Amino acid sequence: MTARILDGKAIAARLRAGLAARVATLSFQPGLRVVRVGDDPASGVYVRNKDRAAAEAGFDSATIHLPADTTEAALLATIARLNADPAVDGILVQLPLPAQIRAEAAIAAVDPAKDVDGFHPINAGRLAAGQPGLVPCTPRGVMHILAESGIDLRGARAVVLGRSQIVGRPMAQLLLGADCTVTVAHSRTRDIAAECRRAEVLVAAVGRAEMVRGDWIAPGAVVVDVGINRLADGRLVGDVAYAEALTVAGAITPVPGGVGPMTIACLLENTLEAALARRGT
Ligand SMILES: Nc1nc(=O)c2c([nH]1)NC[C@@H]1CN(c3ccc(C(=O)N[C@@H](CCC(=O)O)C(=O)O)cc3)C=[N+]21
Repeated sequence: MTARILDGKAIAARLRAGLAARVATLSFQPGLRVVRVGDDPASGVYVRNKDRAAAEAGFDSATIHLPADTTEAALLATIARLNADPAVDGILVQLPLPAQIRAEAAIAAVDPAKDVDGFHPINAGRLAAGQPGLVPCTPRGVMHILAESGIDLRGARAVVLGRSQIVGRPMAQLLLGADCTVTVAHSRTRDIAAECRRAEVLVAAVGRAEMVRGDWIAPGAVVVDVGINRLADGRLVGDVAYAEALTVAGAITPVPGGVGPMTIACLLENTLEAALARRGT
């Protein structure tokens, strides 16, 4: 048996085409600003791909690149200017930030109505409370992949590996909202492999190359690999040992070409959503 490959790249392309068609009907261009401080390599690919995708879909997108020694006060001033700019619908502050800047301070400074990352505590709280708000892009992208692939989540045992504010926690909230029975496993979980083996839907978001082995996966399980890890030899691998998982899982997302492209498509989706909400269209 070999797993069905869930083609995030193709699903993302369809999502972006749909967004482009909607943007083309508007009397304005949704505005997105990405603020990048310094030159974290993990952010480089993302910023490039995002800029291209945004332009192709008709968004007014630009990256504001600040030097690595930017002070927290200077970054907060930049964010305040973008909050006040009526042409800006979405603001994304690239993470990680340099050590002199507190990420929480930067995240909290973004107007929740423009918080297209969905990282502001107001939006995290809305998600946890089951209220409408901006949802983090990667978990939102995962839900799209599952829906587009016809995977029935009602009553399913889902295991989320990782409890980060940007992926694990919001992922668990969304799966719970979709009627899964959700377990969040993490670095202090007593027997991670055993928890994973119980999963009908397994979402790996730990950022450790190929941590999830084939024998952690239940036969036929749906495996979503959120990890994007660069190995010393330059290869890009996920949090799941892909070749091993292929022989056991029922379906799996590849890396690259799985969740990553969905994150970018959902950033645009969030920006359009924020624009429509802000401008009362
Ligand atoms: N505020 C903030 N929000 C983020 O969402 C955010 C961030 N900061 N900092 C950096 C990480 C990283 N990230 C990626 C998204 C898509 C791909 C992506 O499209 N990857 C492709 C290609 C990868 C490649 O070819 O190198 C793929 O997986 O197929 C990669 C990485 C978003 N991040």
